[in-house]
Amino acid sequence: MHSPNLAALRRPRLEAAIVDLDGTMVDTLGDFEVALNRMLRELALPAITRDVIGTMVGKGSEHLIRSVLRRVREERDADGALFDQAWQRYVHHYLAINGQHAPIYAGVVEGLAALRARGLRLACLTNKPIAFARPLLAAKGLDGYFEHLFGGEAFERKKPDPLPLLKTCEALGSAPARTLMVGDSSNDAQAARAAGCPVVLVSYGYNHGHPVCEVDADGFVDSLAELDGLLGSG
Ligand SMILES: O=C(O)COP(=O)(O)O
Ligand SMILES: [Mg+2]
Repeated sequence: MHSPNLAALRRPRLEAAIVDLDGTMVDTLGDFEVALNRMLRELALPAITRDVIGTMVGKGSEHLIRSVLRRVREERDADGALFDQAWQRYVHHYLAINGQHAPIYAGVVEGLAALRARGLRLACLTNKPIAFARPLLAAKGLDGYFEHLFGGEAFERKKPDPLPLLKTCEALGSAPARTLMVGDSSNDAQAARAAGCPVVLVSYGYNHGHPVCEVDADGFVDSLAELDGLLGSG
């Protein structure tokens, strides 16, 4: 991994942080695997593996369903009726198991507590539907750290577009240059770069099947507990 760009992370002084959910705070692959395979079984389609799912996560659930259907149907796109049926069954199964196969990553609670102790305001910004994200954060006891939670349909466009980050900065009342983005994928980093936010990525999440260290970011951490040290005392 490259050495961190401490100048971008420490000056100007940060006022807020925006934290991604899947692959950054919660390891949701197990939930995706169970809900998607229940959906596929009902549609009489072949199962999909966890590893393949990991390359498809990050651009929201609609994109995930379309990618999964295309893969198991040998690259044929789903028509509207199949997609609608798949979507309805997926939402049903995901809501039924949300959080049950999805542990919090080590260091998340310490990391969030340290950011709050520095006086930073926090928002969670995910491409996940809000109907999944809100109960998941609550079930994991993470909701209390955040002043705002925005899901994938909150704004006109999702990450990697900068719009959701700019809108979240507005809600937090902090300028993009003073708002740290913390994520796990090129999605988060591209959105942050375009919005003008400094960005740190975790090394352990889902980066569309590519090594995360190749992504343009200001720093990388193996645990959110390392963030406090990276941001320094100044
Ligand atoms: O559900 C997804 O596509 C991933 O959401 P994320 O933005 O929290 O990584
Ligand atoms: Mg993510």
